[in-house]
Amino acid sequence: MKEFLNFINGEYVKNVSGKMFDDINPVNGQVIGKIYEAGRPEVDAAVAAAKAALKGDWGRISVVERAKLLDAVAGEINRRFDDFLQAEIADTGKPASLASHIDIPRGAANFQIFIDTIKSTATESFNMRTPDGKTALSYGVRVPRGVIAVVCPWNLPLLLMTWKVGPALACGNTVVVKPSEETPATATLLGEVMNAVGMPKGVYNVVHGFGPDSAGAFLTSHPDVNGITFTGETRTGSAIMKAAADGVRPVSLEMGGKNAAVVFADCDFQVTIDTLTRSCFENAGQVCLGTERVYVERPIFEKVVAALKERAESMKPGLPFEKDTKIGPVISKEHQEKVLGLYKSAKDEGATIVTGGGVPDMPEELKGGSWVQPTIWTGLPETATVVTEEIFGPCCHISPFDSEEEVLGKVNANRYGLATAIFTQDISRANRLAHQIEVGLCWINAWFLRDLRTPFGGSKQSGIGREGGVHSLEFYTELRNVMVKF
Ligand SMILES: NC(=O)c1ccc[n+]([C@@H]2O[C@H](COP(=O)([O-])OP(=O)(O)OC[C@H]3O[C@@H](n4cnc5c(N)ncnc54)[C@H](O)[C@@H]3O)[C@@H](O)[C@H]2O)c1
Ligand SMILES: O=C/C=C/C=C(\O)C(=O)O
Repeated sequence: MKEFLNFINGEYVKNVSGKMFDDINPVNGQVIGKIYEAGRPEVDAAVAAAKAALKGDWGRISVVERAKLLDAVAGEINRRFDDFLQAEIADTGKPASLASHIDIPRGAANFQIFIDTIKSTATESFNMRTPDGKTALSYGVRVPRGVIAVVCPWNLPLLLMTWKVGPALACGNTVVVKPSEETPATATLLGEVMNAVGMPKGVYNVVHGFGPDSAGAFLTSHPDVNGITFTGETRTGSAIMKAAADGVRPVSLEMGGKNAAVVFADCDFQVTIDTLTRSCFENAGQVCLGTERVYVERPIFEKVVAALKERAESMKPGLPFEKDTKIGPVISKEHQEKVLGLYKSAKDEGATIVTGGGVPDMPEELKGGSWVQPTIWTGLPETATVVTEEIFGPCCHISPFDSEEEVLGKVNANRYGLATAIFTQDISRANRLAHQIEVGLCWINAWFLRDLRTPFGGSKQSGIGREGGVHSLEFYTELRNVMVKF
């Protein structure tokens, strides 16, 4: 039975309490590991190690030396690609075809992009004449914020953790990572990488556990934490904001979404269906950017429903490393019950079930897994539960629209504002809509296509702040102004 230890000050440690919890494989519901829950002693030790590291070699080396270390981290992740692939899949059950193209490659890319950013981003300077006829020069200096708490979700564990650890370390901070209780493996494995490249002890730390009354809450309320970056549910983000308020620490929040796709009759139909199949069902719908509301211009509504139905029914569930597996389970029995409960609410509220709505018939040895069917509904009002609330499963509601004004009103009438995908050949119309839709991210004839230099984040209840390229420097550094008179 694999054991997942906390990683503190460059060493793997268990805990004082002896408390452990199960790591479960969602493919078959089997316990595949034991995780040592970090209590206050472990969280205190991790924060202390991170704080001490700031004053050690890590705080003294140059940007170029820091960049070399992070480049070595990226290289070691790539060298141990298969180890990270196996670890991520054991925790999530996602298809190997998905993890090997999305999750693991971004593990290294999330370090590389910020190495480039810190080496190429200048700070501003201003010259002024002083009243007494002399000159004054002002210039900006970016300094690390300090100890950063990194609290992560379970849907893209390595990708989303390194999306924060990469810039945090590139900017000279130290981190204490709290992975999701569902997915301890890749954050734990990254500790081996840090030691292998000679990262100073205490720069990267990992504490395992839950949220309230556990490692998550102990970490985000710790007085020596200087900033908190969080990805997860909106209600959790709200709780973390409250914790951050004591001690007045900044937060960067990437949270829930109820993302729409808008499909016009003039769209490239094949591109649209290919893309919507990904945005609705990829990662078993467990992508914050995923589409759960599809609005289709009436002339092609039936055609889109039929095409997506066919795609949904072609997504074969199965073992992660089987080549014909197109979709995995959701992360846990608890999440399966949540998704199936929302499937039931759609039925109870009068939805037409185009396909799915339940649990796929799996082989005996997989029946213990947390499987749900890719599901499509039509016929519900905009007020229906599955049209307004985030499900975070492989499902979508499709409805027709007749005008830009109508669909714009429907898309914006939601408390979330994370992402939208617009499909049309009329680029003026696409950009006109993109400027009016209240989200942080808008794709036109694409989805989840990422340029890591761009700002990433949500509006309304989907987030606070932007991360990506130079935008991450705003959170992971403080900008000090120095003025010299001569
Ligand atoms: N906007 C984005 O970029 C993005 C990306 C991925 C997932 N998400 C969202 O995340 C959710 C799914 O992930 P999840 O179920 O892991 O989210 P979650 O909010 O349940 O948990 C996220 C992390 O927060 C920790 N946590 C929970 N309560 C806490 C507390 N009170 N204090 C400190 N830490 C606490 C958890 O242990 C976990 O590590 C979905 O809502 C999805 O939309 C958003
Ligand atoms: O599930 C949410 C996905 C978030 C993706 C990113 O943060 C990214 O691509 O950097």
